[in-house]
Amino acid sequence: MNIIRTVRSVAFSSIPNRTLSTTRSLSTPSAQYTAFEVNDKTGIATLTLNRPPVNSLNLELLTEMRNCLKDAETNKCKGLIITSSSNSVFTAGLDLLEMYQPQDERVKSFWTALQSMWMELYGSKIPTAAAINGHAPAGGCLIATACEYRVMLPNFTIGLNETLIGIVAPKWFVSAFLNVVPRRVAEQAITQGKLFTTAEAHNVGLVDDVVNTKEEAIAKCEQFIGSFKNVNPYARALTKQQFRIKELQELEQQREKDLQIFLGLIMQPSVQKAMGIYLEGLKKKSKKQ
Ligand SMILES: CCCCCCCCCC/C=C/CC(=O)SCCNC(=O)CCNC(=O)[C@H](O)C(C)(C)COP(=O)(O)OP(=O)(O)OC[C@H]1O[C@@H](n2cnc3c(N)ncnc32)[C@H](O)[C@@H]1OP(=O)(O)O
Repeated sequence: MNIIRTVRSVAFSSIPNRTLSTTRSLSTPSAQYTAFEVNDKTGIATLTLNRPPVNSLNLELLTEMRNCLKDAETNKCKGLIITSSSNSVFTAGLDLLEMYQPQDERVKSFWTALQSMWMELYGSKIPTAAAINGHAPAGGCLIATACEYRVMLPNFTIGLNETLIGIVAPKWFVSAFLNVVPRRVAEQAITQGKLFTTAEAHNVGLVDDVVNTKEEAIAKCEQFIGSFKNVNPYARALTKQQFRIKELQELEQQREKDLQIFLGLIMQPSVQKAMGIYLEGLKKKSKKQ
């Protein structure tokens, strides 16, 4: 892959207890919806989702996320932090326009890219952390739970709300959720399509920490990644794999079947109708604001 390396100085003087540092921006020429930077001092990479207005995950954004993750691993970064350039939305989840009245080849590529992105993030060798600085419904929650650590800002929401849109969270969406939330809480919440407030999410273990600012969230993620500094990275990666291999193998072996189930479900007229109504509701709400 053709990686452009630029060196960009970032003054951290406004952040207490931090020495001046630099970040390298590694970005592919086609990167449109993401910013990817590596802190030269800590070796930690930050992937910032930047697809206004709500970072909804379309095929291009998913592809860029995969490229960033690959860059972080190839460049032997100490860890990866995922965050958002928005002040109110981490990501609104999958781009509903990819699934509403979709084109055959595009929607297949879209779902396949989502599967790949999830497997690569969930199974990543390097430590991963989510600085959730906004709402994280559905696919947003999927990304957060694929990471090893989550810190969230107050008064936002997170959860798997698919049933409210008339769609079903696939088993692999649920499996990562079950890593962090007790089974009974998960079953009730996901069948209800519940979105947890930050405080509720913290209470049930869906997020590990709550802080007030994005800077504090990034610092918490850095702290989490830094906690592995005395751990052999190879031993760490293999140990992580032992915890996650079952879900990864399950999806890998069922990829084609999972795609066909997805297509079968979203192409049902009743599902298309429910999605259309949901989208219309979002647009009406957006116009009122
Ligand atoms: C048996 C097993 C079967 C398995 C089968 C598989 C089935 C499929 C599974 C797929 C799973 C889906 C997971 C998903 O991620 S679906 C997406 C779910 N996301 C949501 O429900 C969130 C919807 N959005 C919101 O609630 C809000 O936008 C927000 C995130 C809280 C932000 O609020 P806001 O006030 O800041 O912004 P808002 O005015 O609402 O929106 C601005 C514009 O963005 C559009 N928009 C919002 N979300 C999406 C989206 N997810 N996709 C596309 N577009 C979105 C919104 O319509 C506004 O547009 P416009 O400005 O009016 O044009």
